[in-house]
Amino acid sequence: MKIVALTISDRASRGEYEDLSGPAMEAWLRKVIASECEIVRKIIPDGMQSVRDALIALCDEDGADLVLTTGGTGPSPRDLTPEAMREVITMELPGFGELMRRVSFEEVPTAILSRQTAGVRGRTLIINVPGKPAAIDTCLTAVFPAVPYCLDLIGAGRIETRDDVLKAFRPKGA
Ligand SMILES: Nc1ncnc2c1ncn2[C@@H]1O[C@H](COP(=O)(O)OP(=O)(O)OP(=O)(O)O)[C@@H](O)[C@H]1O
Ligand SMILES: Nc1nc2c(c(=O)[nH]1)N[C@H]1C(S)=C(S)[C@@H](COP(=O)(O)O)O[C@H]1N2
Repeated sequence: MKIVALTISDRASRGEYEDLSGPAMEAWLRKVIASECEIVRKIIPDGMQSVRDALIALCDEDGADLVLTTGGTGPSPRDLTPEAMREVITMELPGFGELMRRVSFEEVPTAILSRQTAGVRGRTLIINVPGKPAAIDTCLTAVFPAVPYCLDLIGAGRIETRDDVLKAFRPKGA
């Protein structure tokens, strides 16, 4: 199983500030996943071409099973992650974005500014998470319980989670 944490940020890709979200995603995954997995991090700038090319390469050449993007889902002109992803996926899974916005709204009213979503390209599941490091835990905790079954359905293989840890993360009332 190959998982990619893809940070999409102009400033982080230029080194203007340290990428905290990519490492936060990697740490979160290592805590929750029990199977042997390769987890790699990449940083790219915002933009249609940049995101589209990166996602196609990760899915079609690098054989990623799961790509978690962070950043570029907001209303700023350069925030084009969802639009670029829609050009490369074969089907969208809007439930991921709906749930992430819902649980995020309990923490920050600006959660509704994220156009985050998810989709499938071949046998790769791609999920958008907002760029703020604080968004990683909230969003992944909410949607990750659906990820193993989704990966199985699209033929990406099996992934085991540390259910005790995942349960501990489960949102209130879930
Ligand atoms: N990957 C990241 N690492 C650390 N901080 C981040 C990251 N992404 C966002 N932030 C924080 O959230 C703030 C605003 O989020 P925003 O998504 O606009 O950042 P960004 O996508 O890196 O911006 P840009 O792409 O214009 O450089 C940033 O100023 C930064 O403080
Ligand atoms: N859980 C969570 N969701 C969040 C946020 C956050 O801090 N935590 N930030 C919001 C804000 S301020 C913005 S602008 C949008 C989009 O952020 P992005 O452009 O970094 O993807 O995510 C929103 N969703």
